[in-house]
Amino acid sequence: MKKEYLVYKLSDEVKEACKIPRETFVKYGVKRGLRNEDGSGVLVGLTNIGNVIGYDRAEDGTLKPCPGRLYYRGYELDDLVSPVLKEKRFGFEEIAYLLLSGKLPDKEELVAFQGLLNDNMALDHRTIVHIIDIEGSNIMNILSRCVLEMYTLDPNPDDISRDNLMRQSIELIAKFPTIVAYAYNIYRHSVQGSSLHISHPKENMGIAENFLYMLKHDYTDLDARTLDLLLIIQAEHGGGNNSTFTVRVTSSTRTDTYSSIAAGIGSLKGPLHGGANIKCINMFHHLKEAVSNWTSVDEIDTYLNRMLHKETYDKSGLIYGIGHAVYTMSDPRAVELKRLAGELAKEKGRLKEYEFLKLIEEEGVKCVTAFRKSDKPICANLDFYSGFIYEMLGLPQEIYTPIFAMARIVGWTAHRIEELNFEGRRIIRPAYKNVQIQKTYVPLDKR
Ligand SMILES: CC(=O)SCCNC(=O)CCNC(=O)[C@H](O)C(C)(C)COP(=O)(O)OP(=O)(O)OC[C@H]1O[C@@H](n2cnc3c(N)ncnc32)[C@H](O)[C@@H]1OP(=O)(O)O
Ligand SMILES: O=C([O-])CC(=O)C(=O)O
Repeated sequence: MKKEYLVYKLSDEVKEACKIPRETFVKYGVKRGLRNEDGSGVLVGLTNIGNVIGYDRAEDGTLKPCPGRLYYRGYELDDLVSPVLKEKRFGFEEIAYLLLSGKLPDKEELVAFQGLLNDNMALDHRTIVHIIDIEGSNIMNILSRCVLEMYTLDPNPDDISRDNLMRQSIELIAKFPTIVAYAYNIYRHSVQGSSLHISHPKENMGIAENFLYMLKHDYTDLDARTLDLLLIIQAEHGGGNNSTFTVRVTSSTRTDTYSSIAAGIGSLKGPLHGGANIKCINMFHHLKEAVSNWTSVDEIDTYLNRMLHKETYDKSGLIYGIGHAVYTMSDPRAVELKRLAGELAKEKGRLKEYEFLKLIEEEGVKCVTAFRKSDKPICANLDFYSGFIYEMLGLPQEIYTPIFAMARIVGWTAHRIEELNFEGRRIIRPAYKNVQIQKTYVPLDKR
């Protein structure tokens, strides 16, 4: 047998071996995707960090859709965002302090925390050399590689005492923007041939502004504050989102911080999770070309239905940026980003595109609802407008998911610390029912 064909032969054989009919899940009462019959998530843990509310429960226990609400450590997201917007200041560091410690910082604590983050933004020269040396086209994978490398550079990598976890968390939050900015600039240099610049992080500058400074130098105060707001909004989403749960599952084995965070990065990269922001902006560009009349509901519907039938765009059958595992009537972050996108579009002269995007949202929700024939309301999620905002800030799409990671590292580390410190912690180990019929072994010369 030719070795070259073996991979196809094995792949063909595994088609049969993977078969598990949907009804089997119902038959054994197995919660597909860790979801109950009504679509709500199976409760697998308790947390004091993020609270994601997408529905209420009626007295009879049925699910009652409601507008989405999000709380960080007991504070409603909107109450945290409003003063930052009103006072035209940066807020990501304050939110990071809150999520890590459970307490809002006073002025002195905040200044000290900002200083500590700033002190930790610079990368070890070996990490810089490796980013340059190995290059790569996917910034999420480079980020993951650099995180794993931090294990080697850490004098105390395996210690899971609370003090050490906090030190590692602060270092990771501080270094993510630097890694992403350097990795993108090196990618641009090697793939697009542009000149290479590596700017060291500046003193007395926060995460959002420092990131823009290291990435491209030319940015406005509004750009930096908009990015800061996006970082706040994406910092945390409870214990059940796939990447945070991945961090909690791996942390429960008491593995080291870097292994656990690298696993979270891998999860966030997926197009059904954080990677949807890149899929979404590409979908928007695709629709801008494919739909000739941007105000025609009929033409938009026809095209979206072709997407649902796997005929066009990436042929996955998905309309990206629509739908959520928890939210039903609205995702509060998408509501905020839609408002922000409208304001920016006005300023940047892109209102026609914004109106088109809004129509895609409206029709997308209707088309998916009709297509999947479910009673559960569906809404646009965080990723629907974030890419359009990044684009208006002049940011390249290769870094959209990495920016999500720059924010979510705060939630990941907060959850890791919680996972390793609550009373009664236990390794996470659910069960799989085996549905394979038993077979009798056949000796090699008889097959
Ligand atoms: C930051 C974030 O992670 S936000 C999410 C970003 N991801 C996306 O935008 C990708 C598009 N959306 C989706 O794929 C889904 O809505 C998810 C992954 C976000 C949530 O999935 P679920 O929790 O399974 O959603 P839900 O229970 O409401 O819907 C289930 C069914 O509707 C379908 N559905 C849900 N959203 C969509 C969509 N946008 N397009 C097409 N079909 C969809 C699912 O494929 C599923 O079908 P199935 O039962 O035949 O397998
Ligand atoms: O909660 C989820 O499943 C996904 C999500 O919106 C997030 O992680 O921000």
